[in-house]
Amino acid sequence: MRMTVFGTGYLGATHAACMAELGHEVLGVDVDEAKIERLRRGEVPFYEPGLPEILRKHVDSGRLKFTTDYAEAAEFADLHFIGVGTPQRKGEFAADTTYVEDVVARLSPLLTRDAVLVGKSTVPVGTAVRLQGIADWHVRSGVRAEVVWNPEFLREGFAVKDTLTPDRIVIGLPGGEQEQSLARELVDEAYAPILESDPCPVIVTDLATSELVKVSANAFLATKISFINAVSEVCEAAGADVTVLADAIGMDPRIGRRFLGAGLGFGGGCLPKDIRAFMARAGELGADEAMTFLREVDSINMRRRERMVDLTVEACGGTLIGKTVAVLGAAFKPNSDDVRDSPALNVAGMLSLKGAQTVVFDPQALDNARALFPTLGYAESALQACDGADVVLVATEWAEFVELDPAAVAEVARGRILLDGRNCMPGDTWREAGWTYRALGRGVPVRAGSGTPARAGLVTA
Ligand SMILES: NC(=O)C1=CN([C@@H]2O[C@H](COP(=O)(O)OP(=O)(O)OC[C@H]3O[C@@H](n4cnc5c(N)ncnc54)[C@H](O)[C@@H]3O)[C@@H](O)[C@H]2O)C=CC1
Ligand SMILES: O=C(O)[C@H]1O[C@H](OP(=O)(O)OP(=O)(O)OC[C@H]2O[C@@H](n3ccc(=O)[nH]c3=O)[C@H](O)[C@@H]2O)[C@H](O)[C@@H](O)[C@@H]1O
Repeated sequence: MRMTVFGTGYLGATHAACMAELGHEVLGVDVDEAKIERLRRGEVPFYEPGLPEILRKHVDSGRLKFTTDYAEAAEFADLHFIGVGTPQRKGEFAADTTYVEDVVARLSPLLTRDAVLVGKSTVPVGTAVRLQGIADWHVRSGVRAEVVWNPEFLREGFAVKDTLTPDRIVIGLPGGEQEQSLARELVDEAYAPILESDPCPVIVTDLATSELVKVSANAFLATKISFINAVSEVCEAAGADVTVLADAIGMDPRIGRRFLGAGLGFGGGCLPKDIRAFMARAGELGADEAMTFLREVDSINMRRRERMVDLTVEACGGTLIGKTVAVLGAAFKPNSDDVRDSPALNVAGMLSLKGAQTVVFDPQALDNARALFPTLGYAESALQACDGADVVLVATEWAEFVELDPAAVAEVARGRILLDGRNCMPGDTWREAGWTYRALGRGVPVRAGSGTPARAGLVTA
């Protein structure tokens, strides 16, 4: 079948290419001419494992095309996915929904026959109903544009796999589960190849529930991370080890080990802005008290970054003036080049403001990092970043950092201090090689009978 995808960023480009992979004819639409030019050439404008291969395959086969022309898109298909950005509004917690509104306002008057607009962006509850109003206002008489919602749960770094083999598909329709409409028919047809090859649960519900499922999922994930990071603070004070604790509590299947990775906390273009938008929307709905705990989730998360800076200052003997810190990692997580609200870059920026010479390396995110923080120092390899460093700080758990040879780093670094911001490094190996290894949430054991940790705060693990 034919379909369009509005917005060709991390979500939209992946969705468009995966829909082509499922056998559909797809037209990707964006307002960014340069991005569309690159996509037309079969180039993915960001790093996402597995995506370049399927994108090029379907650009070459002619099944996947790109345009900036809304009229062409209106004519091309009756099913239109919307995956444009919904960033945090400047100076506010609320989501900026102007981009999704813009798509609906511009596309609707160009439709010459009934069509279905399927929102995939993450939006505050109530947005779909508002967009339906915008569509109704703009469509020509006799034409119906139905707005439905189909939130996306993909993770960057696993975007292709998550799109082609999702855990679940959630579809929000104005009439809920009972609705039989063109929208139901077209969305079912779009996902039929997934359900035929590798079935997953399909939840058909009302619009509000579908919008809330998405923000609740992200809020839960953020809460889980902040829970373990809050416990991590207590571990630091008590001389306990948060990684052992996470393993132990994670063995209870009701809890589960995933997303109990203590460290620098969450960043990226979604979790931070989504919990803030959820709080803002709950407030608008008069349910602000229900979501105030998310303010704490946010604070715990941001505190981890400050703690990392404090630990670095401590490791440097109380001041960063005259010290060189190698920061390994710039992306908000490994297998991504996304630096939106990246804890790694935030920490690097704070260290630099406190007087450290900061040298950052990331296997994929250097260009994005340079564009966002041009004044930081950058290196072209991990070893180059460590050259002359007093302290080596791992801020993103790329496999190549985990596998670094401590002896090779020792040959170039000035100091022998490794700070593990992600609890990902083999601490014993580094200690055996003569390094001081320190990590967030891992203090020394409490001395028997003393009742107090051997050293308060963050100490050598
Ligand atoms: N990045 C991710 O892993 C996921 C993102 N989401 C949600 O998907 C949405 C998009 O996120 P990303 O892809 O990360 O954002 P992004 O910033 O990478 O991409 C957004 C794209 O929309 C384009 N755009 C803006 N206005 C437009 C318009 N009027 N017409 C056509 N294109 C327009 C921009 O030029 C840009 O290419 C957000 O709501 C996000 O919360 C949901 C699940 C996963
Ligand atoms: O709405 C979205 O955009 C997406 O947001 C997240 O996906 P993503 O932002 O790609 O990355 P995650 O793997 O969730 O990691 C988010 C952040 O949490 C951090 N994290 C993750 C796990 C953990 O145990 N500890 C931890 O600090 C990561 O380092 C990263 O900074 C969700 O996992 C996706 O399901 C969702 O679709």
